[in-house]
Amino acid sequence: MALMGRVALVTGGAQGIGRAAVEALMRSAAKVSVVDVNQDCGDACKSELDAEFGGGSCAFIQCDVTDGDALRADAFQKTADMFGRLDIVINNAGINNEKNWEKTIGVNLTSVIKGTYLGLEHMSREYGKQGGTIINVSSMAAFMHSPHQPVYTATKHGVIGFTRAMADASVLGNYGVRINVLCPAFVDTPLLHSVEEEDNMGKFVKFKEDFKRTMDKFGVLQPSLIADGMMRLITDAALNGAVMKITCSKGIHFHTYEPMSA
Ligand SMILES: NC(=O)C1=CN([C@@H]2O[C@H](COP(=O)(O)OP(=O)(O)OC[C@H]3O[C@@H](n4cnc5c(N)ncnc54)[C@H](O)[C@@H]3O)[C@@H](O)[C@H]2O)C=CC1
Ligand SMILES: CC/C=C\C[C@H](O)/C=C/C=C\C=C\C=C\C(=O)[C@@H](O)C/C=C\CCC(=O)O
Repeated sequence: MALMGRVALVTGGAQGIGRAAVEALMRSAAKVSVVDVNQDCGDACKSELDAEFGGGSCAFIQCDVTDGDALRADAFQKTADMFGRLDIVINNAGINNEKNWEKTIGVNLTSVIKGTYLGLEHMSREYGKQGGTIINVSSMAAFMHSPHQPVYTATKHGVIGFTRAMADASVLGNYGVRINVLCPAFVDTPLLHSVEEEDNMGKFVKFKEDFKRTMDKFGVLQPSLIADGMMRLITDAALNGAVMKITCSKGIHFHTYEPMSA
């Protein structure tokens, strides 16, 4: 019941890691806005959550996070209007498409930036709000670059750099918003299976056996463990600018950076 009275918004919340995060938040008594482009998945998700948690604790908002106006009006503003506040934002939506790599940048990086700025508009003291927390989802691809998905890898590097910079800005600006980044290794979701598809991988699909060997070597996680990591980032008030890594070998742990020397 740690999050009773709190309101969360999760992009890409209708399936996979986002769905696991939504369930973890609702088990902690938060109200949750599930933002997802997939209407059918979202409707099914909402029905299942209402059956498990009772009506009134979640909303599904169909929205393509790359549509900035819709993200602002349909996702963030509607959530604040429906539930009266916003406390937690998880910028989770992501795709793997090396053919339409511009779209990958749009979903995985540009929309995370927009979602972070919109979250601050609804939570930051600079806007007269009460504070809150933001989680941006990167990947272990930012630590072990993947020749199979170069643009995906670039976006995940960008999410870490942006998030760490914004965490420092939040301190300097006294925003009252903690901003952290989460880097899972391979997780058993539909996204992971897209690496088999030429439509997603383009010319890099010929490397899929190498990719699968890497997956076999490092193992595949369950979405529920990623949700556990997210709940840690949400509930541990000491964490701001943290880079959480989740792997089969080390579980939930944090990346540490060498201090910058003059
Ligand atoms: N599955 C994995 O092995 C890993 C995934 N991640 C990251 O975790 C996040 C979630 O991935 P998964 O749950 O695995 O994927 P998934 O494909 O299972 O779920 C992603 C959800 O995001 C939604 N989505 C996609 N594009 C969207 C858009 N433009 N607007 C709104 N919603 C959109 C999809 O409809 C789907 O419901 C992504 O950022 C991904 O890069 C990071 C490391 C490992
Ligand atoms: C379409 C989705 C495809 C991939 C999903 C994901 O985003 C990509 C992951 C790419 C690489 C994953 C690497 C996993 C590494 C490990 O599990 C580590 O155990 C490797 C060893 C050391 C890393 C250092 C550390 O854990 O601190």
